[in-house]
Amino acid sequence: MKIAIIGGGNIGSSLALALRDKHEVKVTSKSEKTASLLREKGLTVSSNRNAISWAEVVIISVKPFQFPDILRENSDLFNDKVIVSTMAGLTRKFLMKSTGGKEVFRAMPNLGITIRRSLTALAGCGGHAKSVEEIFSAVGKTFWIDERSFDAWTALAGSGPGIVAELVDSLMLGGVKSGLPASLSLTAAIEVMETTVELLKNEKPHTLRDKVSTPGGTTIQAISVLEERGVGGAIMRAIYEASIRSKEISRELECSISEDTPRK
Ligand SMILES: NC(=O)C1=CN([C@@H]2O[C@H](COP(=O)(O)OP(=O)(O)OC[C@H]3O[C@@H](n4cnc5c(N)ncnc54)[C@H](OP(=O)(O)O)[C@@H]3O)[C@@H](O)[C@H]2O)C=CC1
Ligand SMILES: O=C(O)[C@@H]1CCC=N1
Repeated sequence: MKIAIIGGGNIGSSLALALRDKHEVKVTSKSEKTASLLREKGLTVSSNRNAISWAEVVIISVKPFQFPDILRENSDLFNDKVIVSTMAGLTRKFLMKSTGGKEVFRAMPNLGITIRRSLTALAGCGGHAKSVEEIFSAVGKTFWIDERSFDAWTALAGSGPGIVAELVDSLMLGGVKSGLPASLSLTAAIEVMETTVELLKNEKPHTLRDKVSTPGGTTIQAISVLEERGVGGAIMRAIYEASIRSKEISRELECSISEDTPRK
């Protein structure tokens, strides 16, 4: 397949590197600095117009607020293309209306894509669904889900690595506050995370917690503080608020795309 990747950042460059052996890939960027980094990795860099007009499949991987520029400058090129968007929030309905693409899919990967361990949700239909699945299978696991679940998925699976990184940082600081040197504390926090993930493949979270908690011991002391401070509720709320933010992004962009932006 001829694949154009519009926006060679974290997500776009990882996709390009994973796909280039089996497909023809052109990748684009806004700045010359990113373009030369992409070239150093052996990728073919081109202008948006050149890449889009050449490709069968166009993967749009710029930040949502950067999408209006892509539309303004290239809206005459999309109508015979298969469009795949990794952008948070933007719905298929909005993408179909604004690009006029032949088939429109959404993909929501996560940062695991940089080590080919993404969890990617896919939504959309059409003759190219298998090709889209093949593209994202090259960078990890794929799940076809109802598009109505995309905001929730974006919050949990998309934003998840950033949220978990915050938790690990807090564990590390807790170790330091209790007397561990910072580097040893960070190593311990990461290893604890890894071990726990392995254990959770075979048992439910509450079963694991109960096994660790000696009556009157250290673990229940820590857990009682988490309960008192409402940490569980705060994490649930954080995911929920992220899903609401995902819904808002589309509404904001629909409003901000000015009347003179060419629409299909
Ligand atoms: N990061 C993540 O964990 C996840 C991100 N996403 C979504 O994927 C999308 C990309 O995210 P991410 O890769 O992190 O973002 P980055 O900022 O890393 O990458 C965006 C890229 O788009 C390029 N770009 C911006 N404007 C243009 C333009 N007009 N023409 C061509 N290229 C342009 C930028 O170029 P330059 O470098 O030159 O500025 C940059 O390389 C976002 O919409 C995000 O919502 C989805 C799931 C997870
Ligand atoms: O923060 C964001 O908006 C994007 C979507 C999922 C991860 N990063």
